[in-house]
Amino acid sequence: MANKTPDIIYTIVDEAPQLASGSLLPIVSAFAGAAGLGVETRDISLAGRILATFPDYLTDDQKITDDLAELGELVKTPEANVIKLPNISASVPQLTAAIKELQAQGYKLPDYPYEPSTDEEKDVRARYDTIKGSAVNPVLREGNSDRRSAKAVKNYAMQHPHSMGEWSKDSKTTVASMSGNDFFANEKSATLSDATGAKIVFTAEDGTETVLKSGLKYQAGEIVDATFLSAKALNAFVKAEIESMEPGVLFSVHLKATMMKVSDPIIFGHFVSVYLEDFLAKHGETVKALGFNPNGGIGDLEARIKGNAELEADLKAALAAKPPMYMVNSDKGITNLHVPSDVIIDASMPAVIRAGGIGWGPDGKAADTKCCIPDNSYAGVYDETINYFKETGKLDVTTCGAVSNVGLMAQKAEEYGSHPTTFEIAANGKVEIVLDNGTVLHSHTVEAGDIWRSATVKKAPIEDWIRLAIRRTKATGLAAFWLDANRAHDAELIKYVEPALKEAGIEIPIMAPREATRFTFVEMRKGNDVVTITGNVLRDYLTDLFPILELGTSAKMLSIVSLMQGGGLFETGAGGSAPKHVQQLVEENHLRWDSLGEFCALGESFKFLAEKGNAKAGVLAAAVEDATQKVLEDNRSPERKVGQPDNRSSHYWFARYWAVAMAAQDEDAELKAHFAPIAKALVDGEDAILGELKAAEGKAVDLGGYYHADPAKVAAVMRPSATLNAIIG
Ligand SMILES: NC(=O)C1=CN([C@@H]2O[C@H](COP(=O)(O)OP(=O)(O)OC[C@H]3O[C@@H](n4cnc5c(N)ncnc54)[C@H](OP(=O)(O)O)[C@@H]3O)[C@@H](O)[C@H]2O)C=CC1
Ligand SMILES: O=C(O)CCC(=O)C(=O)O
Ligand SMILES: [Mg+2]
Repeated sequence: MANKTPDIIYTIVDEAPQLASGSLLPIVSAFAGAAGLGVETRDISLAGRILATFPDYLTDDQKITDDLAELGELVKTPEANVIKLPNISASVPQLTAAIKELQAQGYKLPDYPYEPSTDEEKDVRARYDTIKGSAVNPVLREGNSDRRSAKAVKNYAMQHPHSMGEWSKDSKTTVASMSGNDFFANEKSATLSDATGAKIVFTAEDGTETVLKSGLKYQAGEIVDATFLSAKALNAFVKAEIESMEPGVLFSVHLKATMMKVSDPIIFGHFVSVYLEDFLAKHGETVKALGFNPNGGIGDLEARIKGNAELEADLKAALAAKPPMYMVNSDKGITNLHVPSDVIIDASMPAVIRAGGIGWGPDGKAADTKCCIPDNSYAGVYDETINYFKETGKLDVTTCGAVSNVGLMAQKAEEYGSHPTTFEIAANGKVEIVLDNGTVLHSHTVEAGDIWRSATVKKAPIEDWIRLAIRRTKATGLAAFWLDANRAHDAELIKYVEPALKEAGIEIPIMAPREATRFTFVEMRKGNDVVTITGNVLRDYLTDLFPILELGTSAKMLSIVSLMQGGGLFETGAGGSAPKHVQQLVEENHLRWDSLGEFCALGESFKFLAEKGNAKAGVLAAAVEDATQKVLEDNRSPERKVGQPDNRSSHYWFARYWAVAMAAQDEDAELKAHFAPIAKALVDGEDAILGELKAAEGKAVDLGGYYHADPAKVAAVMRPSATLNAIIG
């Protein structure tokens, strides 16, 4: 093991961003190396996490280190300087697909046990469950979130407005949420004055107690919530919403089955069960015997009944009898209810809103859409956004202000840290959080099937978040805390916010999410920049919503995580790993992934080293910033279609502008001399390089795997220019 923390750690991830790294990382390593800076990689990909978790099933040469565990420790040190690309937060269908691929590559991994019965199966299942869902981000995010667009990015978007759908006043697009008995309505919250241990206990109606979780440790000042969503109320809601569909409107549900890996797949499963109720009434037992679980979606059902003509025909008829669904891919018949991780609310709702309240139906045609977001905690944000656009028409991106976010995220804050304390309740009874001294902190009467959860947030992250919010508000002007005084959890947070603002002598309004949504749109439309100061879930939602409307994508966001112990974690963009882009690369060797997020993160990472006293890193940082700006100004970003510029050519331009800026600066003579011939070669080689990159496009390629691609094959595909490769060396 290396004894010095690497200057920069670049993460190995999945899907499109990992392909992009095949081309970009050699450039980054070479340029940083010229300044004596070491760039090392650490593997946090889904396949990497699986392999690192099952060493006992692997041969010695198949074993790999547990990089996520190492990084989880590193981010708690002041030396951490990590560039984090988006990784898959795996749903069960993604996890099982990755396991299958690895098994086919010769890794003797156990299958994912859906219904574990033996001790070994239970152990395997528990280990896989640690890999599932948001297993990476909460571990690395040891700081709060600061996401905004760089000035150059915002200016570019204003000068080159992306397409936006028209909003009509009589659009039938709506958000539908439960009328009560959801997480929002049932929430209880308390701030603990002293540190204590605790357990979560379920007591059935006959008095039998089951400890759902023991060994909880709360800190002094920690806010502890508990709440539940009624399964009965959820099912009644889904049924009523399906039955009340207007003709011509598409049905959809928007959840976060990845981050909320325990609760949201179950909620998704209820939607699947109700939508397919006629089919399941007839064939429920048969498909259960085939291993079907509604939480896996209609895609899983189709795979299990493949070849059974009766079941296939009945499923087709059952789907046709229901209102048409919003489609993930109408060409391939992939519906909203096919895979729990295909429709992820933070990206899916902004896509509908940007398009003018439009989704795509089974006939491949655009239509208004009913968007079910069962829980009311945050649904109002989208409802209000839709109301606002119906009233005022689409946004003018050439004049609107920039909306940035300061998000409470550190140390598994709020709902996104709640999966170890979320339970699907087995029987009627009550769930209680019992402190070590016997005090019952929260108690709820529940019924079988209800989803109960506890979320917490610690004092130090809250205080850090408020400080960051004040700093960003001072730098920006307008801001609001998105907190609802009538929600139990938010009311506890407000007890921290109000005195801190008073002490700092600054006034920042506190508004409930719906009101804050309206405030932000009204102000941004006037051209004002606004900071949204939010909890963890709204951090996630808003950093896709506003950038997708303002910039056309959240991929170009600057996403800084100031680690609480002084290190830096620089995330690339605010979006995910764009699975659709991989499909396009494989089919026609065109990668439309935009690495602007990587460029922004890279600049910040060098800046971080410069602030620690490394002057050469400061020179690299300034040149990266210059290059990023030129990529935008000269329109060197990837385009969508084969034959057009793609990710690889954008990297060539980035490298060239970066080298030219390094050769032009006079702060460091050694670097100037080093980069002068590189810059010249990149400029002189333009025709040859772009020609070689373009010549490679148009044919299908083999990456040697989807989740666990062959790095040599990826390198061959992503670095097809011999001229460029020779210069980068
Ligand atoms: N930080 C993280 O680690 C995150 C990880 N994820 C993970 O990512 C996966 C996919 O999530 P999903 O919700 O579909 O969201 P994505 O952000 O991956 O995809 C939504 C769409 O956004 C566009 N897009 C996103 N990034 C880029 C980019 N750099 N360049 C160009 N276009 C881009 C693409 O549009 P188009 O197809 O029109 O080109 C894409 O299809 C999931 O496995 C999820 O768990 C999600 C969010 C954050
Ligand atoms: O970890 C994830 O699955 C998603 C994270 C995310 O969407 C975000 O941070 O914006
Ligand atoms: Mg997000």
